[in-house]
Amino acid sequence: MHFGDYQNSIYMGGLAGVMPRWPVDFANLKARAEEAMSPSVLSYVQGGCGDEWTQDVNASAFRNWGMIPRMMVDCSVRDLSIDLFGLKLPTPVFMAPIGVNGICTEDGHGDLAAAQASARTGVPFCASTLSNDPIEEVAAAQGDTPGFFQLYTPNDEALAASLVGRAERAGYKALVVTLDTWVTGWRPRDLNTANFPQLRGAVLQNYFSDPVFRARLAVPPEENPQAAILEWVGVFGKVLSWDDLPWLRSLTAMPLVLKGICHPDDARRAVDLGVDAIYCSNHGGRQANGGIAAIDLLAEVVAAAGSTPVLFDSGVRSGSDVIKALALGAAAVGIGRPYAYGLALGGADGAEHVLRSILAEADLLMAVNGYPSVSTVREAGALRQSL
Ligand SMILES: Cc1cc2nc3c(=O)[nH]c(=O)nc-3n(C[C@H](O)[C@H](O)[C@H](O)COP(=O)(O)O)c2cc1C
Ligand SMILES: O=C(O)C(=O)c1ccccc1
Repeated sequence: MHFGDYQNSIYMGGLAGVMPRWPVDFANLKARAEEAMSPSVLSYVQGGCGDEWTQDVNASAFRNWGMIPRMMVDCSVRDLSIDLFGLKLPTPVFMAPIGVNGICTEDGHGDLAAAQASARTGVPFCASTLSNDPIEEVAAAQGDTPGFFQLYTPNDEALAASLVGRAERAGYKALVVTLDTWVTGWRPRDLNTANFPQLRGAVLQNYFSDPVFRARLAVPPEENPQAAILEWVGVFGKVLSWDDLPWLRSLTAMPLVLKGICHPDDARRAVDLGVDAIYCSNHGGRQANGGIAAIDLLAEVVAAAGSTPVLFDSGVRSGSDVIKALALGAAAVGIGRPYAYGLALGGADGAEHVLRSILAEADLLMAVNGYPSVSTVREAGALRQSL
C-alpha cells in the first residue's frame, strides 16, 4: 500500500458506514488520549519542564516555517524512502525513544505494541533503555523493520557495555546515546503529584534482566524489588563529556548517534570526533525549560554537521511538520508523543494509525507541492514566515 492510500481507505470506509476509529490529527488525538489515559501516565507523557514553554514552542515554531509549492511536476508516484546508516528505509520517519511506552497500554506491553507498529509500517522504532519488556523481546517484535537502541549511559561501565552488547546481538542497527538526561528535569506536573513511574518499578526490565545489573544486587529484583529500584536510581545516569566518546565508540560496531545536540559547535565537535549521526532534539521540552524551539535550530545544526546525517525530533505533530523538518535538512524525523497517545488509545493498532496518518499527510503534501522525493523536499527548502 502506498502511504497516501490511507486517506483513500478512510474515505472508502466512510462510504461503507465505517468511520476511522481514532482522529487523524494531533489535537483531537490528544483530546481522546486525555480521556483514555490514567492520570499518572498522562501526566508523565504529556508533561514537560517548568511552565512547558519550550515544549509548547517546539510545536508552535513549526508555524514560523513555510514551503513554496512547485507546479507541473509529475508527482503521480512519490518516493518517501531514505538511506540511513547504509539502510534503505521506506519512509523518512522513525519512532523516537519513549521510556514509558510499556505503561501506555493497559497490558503493560506497550513496547511490544510499538515494535509491532514498526513491523507493520516499516517505520524504525528507537527502543529506549527504559522498557517494560527486555530489548531482546522488543527486537523480535520489530520483525523485518530495522530498529535502533537508545542508551541511557549508566555510571557502571560494565553495565553500559552489557546493555549495548545485548542490543547489538538482538540485531539493532544503530546506537543512540542520549546526552541530555543524566538527571531528570524539573517537571512540575509530576512533582506536584509525586509521580515518577520508574520509582514504582515500571519500565526497568532491561536492567532487571541484565546479568551485570543483577550481579550488583544482594538478592534478585523478583525477591526485593525495592532494593533493585534503589540500585537503578544509583546507577542510572553517567555524566558524559567529550572525553567519553572514544569509550562509547569502543562499545559497539553499530553506527553511533548522539541525541540532544542543539548547538552547531557541539555538532561540529561530534562530527570531528567521528560520530555517524547527530540527533538534534531538546527532548520535547522535558529536560530544560527556556530552550529555543528545536526546529528553529535545525538548519544551523545541519550546516555544521556537513555530510553527517542529522536526525530530528521535538514538536513534530503532523505530516506537514515532517516535510518542514526534511526541508530544513533533517535526514530523518522522529515522532514522539503522538504515537504514545496512539498506543494509549489502541495499542499497536493505535500507534500504526498515528504513523499512517502522519505518513499519508506527508505523502499527499509532496504530491500537491510537486516534491516527488525526499531529496526534492530538501532542495525546495523552507522559508521563515513572519506573521
Ligand atoms: C513520555 C516520554 C518519555 C521519553 N523517554 C525517552 C527515553 O527513554 N529516551 C530518550 O532518549 N528520549 C525520551 N523521550 C524524548 C523523545 O525521544 C523525544 O525527544 C521527544 O518526545 C520529542 O518531543 P515531542 O514528543 O514533543 O515531539 C521521551 C519523551 C516522552 C514524551
Ligand atoms: O521521561 C523522560 O523523558 C526520560 O527520558 C527519562 C528517563 C529516565 C529517567 C528520567 C527521565
